[in-house]
Amino acid sequence: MQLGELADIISDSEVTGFALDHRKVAPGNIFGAFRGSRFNGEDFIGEAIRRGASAIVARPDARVDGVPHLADDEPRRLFAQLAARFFAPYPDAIVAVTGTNGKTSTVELTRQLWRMAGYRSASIGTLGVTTADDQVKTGLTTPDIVTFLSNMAGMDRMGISHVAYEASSHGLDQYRAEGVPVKAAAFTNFSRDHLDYHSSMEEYFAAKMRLFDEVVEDDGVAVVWTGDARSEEVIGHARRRGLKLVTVGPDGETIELKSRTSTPLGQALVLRHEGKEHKLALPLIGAYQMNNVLTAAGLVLATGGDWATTLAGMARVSPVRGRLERAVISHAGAPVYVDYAHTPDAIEAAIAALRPHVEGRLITVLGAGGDRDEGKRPEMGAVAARLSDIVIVTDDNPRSEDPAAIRKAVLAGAPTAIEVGDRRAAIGEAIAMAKAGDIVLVAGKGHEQGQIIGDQVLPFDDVNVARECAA
Ligand SMILES: CC(=O)N[C@H]1[C@@H](OP(=O)(O)OP(=O)(O)OC[C@H]2O[C@@H](n3ccc(=O)[nH]c3=O)[C@H](O)[C@@H]2O)O[C@H](CO)[C@@H](O)[C@@H]1O[C@H](C)C(=O)N[C@@H](C)C(=O)N[C@H](CCC(=O)O)C(=O)O
Ligand SMILES: Nc1ncnc2c1ncn2[C@@H]1O[C@H](COP(=O)(O)OP(=O)(O)OP(=O)(O)O)[C@@H](O)[C@H]1O
Ligand SMILES: N[C@H](CCC[C@H](N)C(=O)O)C(=O)O
Ligand SMILES: [Mg+2]
Repeated sequence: MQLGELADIISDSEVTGFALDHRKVAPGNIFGAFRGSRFNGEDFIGEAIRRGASAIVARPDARVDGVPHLADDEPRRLFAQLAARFFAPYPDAIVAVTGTNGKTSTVELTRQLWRMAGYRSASIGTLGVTTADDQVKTGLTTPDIVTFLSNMAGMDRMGISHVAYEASSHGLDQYRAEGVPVKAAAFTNFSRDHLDYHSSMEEYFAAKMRLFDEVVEDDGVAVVWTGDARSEEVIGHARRRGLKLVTVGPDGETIELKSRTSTPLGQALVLRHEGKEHKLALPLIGAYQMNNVLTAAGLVLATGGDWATTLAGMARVSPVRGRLERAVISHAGAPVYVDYAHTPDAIEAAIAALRPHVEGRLITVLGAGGDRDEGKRPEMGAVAARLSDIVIVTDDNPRSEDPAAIRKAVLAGAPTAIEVGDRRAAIGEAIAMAKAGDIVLVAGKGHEQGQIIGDQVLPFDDVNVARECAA
């Protein structure tokens, strides 16, 4: 494709692709020079041109000599728009999910519901790129924009017509979750996280609202879970944009939740849709999983799915990896659950999910990630302490920080907790103390396959470790 066909300039230079890192520039690539948290990409413009870059996308003030300078005050946005034109076409039915918690679960459940309805579907998010046949990790929840768009285009070539992706606040803020035609955008919930990156809760919320204000198509649909304190505000954003609304939840107009009862293997729901009541035996435990299933169903309806098929699909969904996953039952008879809860709200949701199933004590093992929001640590400790019978504070990806200092911050909210730094030992201790009727919750890592200590990623899987400890 020629540069003049992509950008608003006269040029017949051949564009061969897009690069974000100057070390990956191949001849003919357009290089995006962005100011980031660690580097200023503008420092690498000269080197990118020496490597054969055909044009540079950068702020108007950046210095570019010898090749076209595609200037914009928001260079990441312009880069996303140009790359989107280059990689097109994309699957027909693309939807995006934002929210503090529940994005991964909702995109995965949406993918499952579409598949059960006979569509070739995929999801992109924390678990990687998931199709019916395969799962490939990308390393980030929202991959970089080049990986994102090229994967979307690749899926279209494979014949995948329906894709659900997670739009994290980082991804939205950095314009790495857009460019494709987004038919529907969903909101799961909003609570504290990532205040290391966003300067306030309002800024964090605003980053998420870009999905409804700008990213979803003009005639798109907003799917809103109504049970959150911020749901009405999200509906306000959708209305101002003129989006169609699909609301699900306790006050949902599209799918109204009339009642919910925990059952040993899941939950019995009564739902109201188009004036009629329907019973659903959902095979997943925990109110939060129901929220995500209903939001996923909203997305399916928003992209043309029919109610009867969607309802039948909901009764058959499979668990999402690392979300209330039952790893093992100990010799004493105590089930051990692994859950990706890593915010105060998520810990509350995970414990609330397990409580109805606890006859004895709930033993919670948790830590908090290094190089992430420090303020959430005591809050996570406090929620765990308030709602559990026993808390063990351990390590969860200390990254560049001193693990003992992170534990101390969590313990500040949970003063009576037991401290066991080594995560394997902590899980072992929880399982050893659990008696029949107790439940162990191992929170924070879910599906993760490693413990990040300094620059090293040591193999670690909560589910496997729990099984070994219980063996
Ligand atoms: C803080 C943050 O989000 N950083 C992301 C961001 O990096 P950045 O733009 O700040 O990069 P930088 O390293 O400062 O470099 C600036 C620019 O110079 C370029 N560069 C840099 C060095 C060099 O030698 N040559 C060069 O060209 C870089 O490619 C970049 O374009 O853009 C990069 C590419 O798109 C991401 O890989 C990187 O994610 C880092 C690794 C990260 O850890 N991100 C996490 C916090 C994150 O985004 N998490 C959310 C999940 C949140 C959730 O689900 O709860 C996610 O969406 O994954
Ligand atoms: N709808 C929800 N409401 C409250 N808590 C939830 C909800 N969905 C999930 N959680 C909690 O959050 C954890 C992470 O869920 P999930 O991976 O689906 O969220 P996410 O938004 O993708 O997270 P991340 O931002 O890390 O990618 C779950 O293990 C659970 O503890
Ligand atoms: N997407 C989240 C994952 C956190 C998971 C937890 N195990 C941690 O390391 O804090 C983040 O990067 O903040
Ligand atoms: Mg996720």
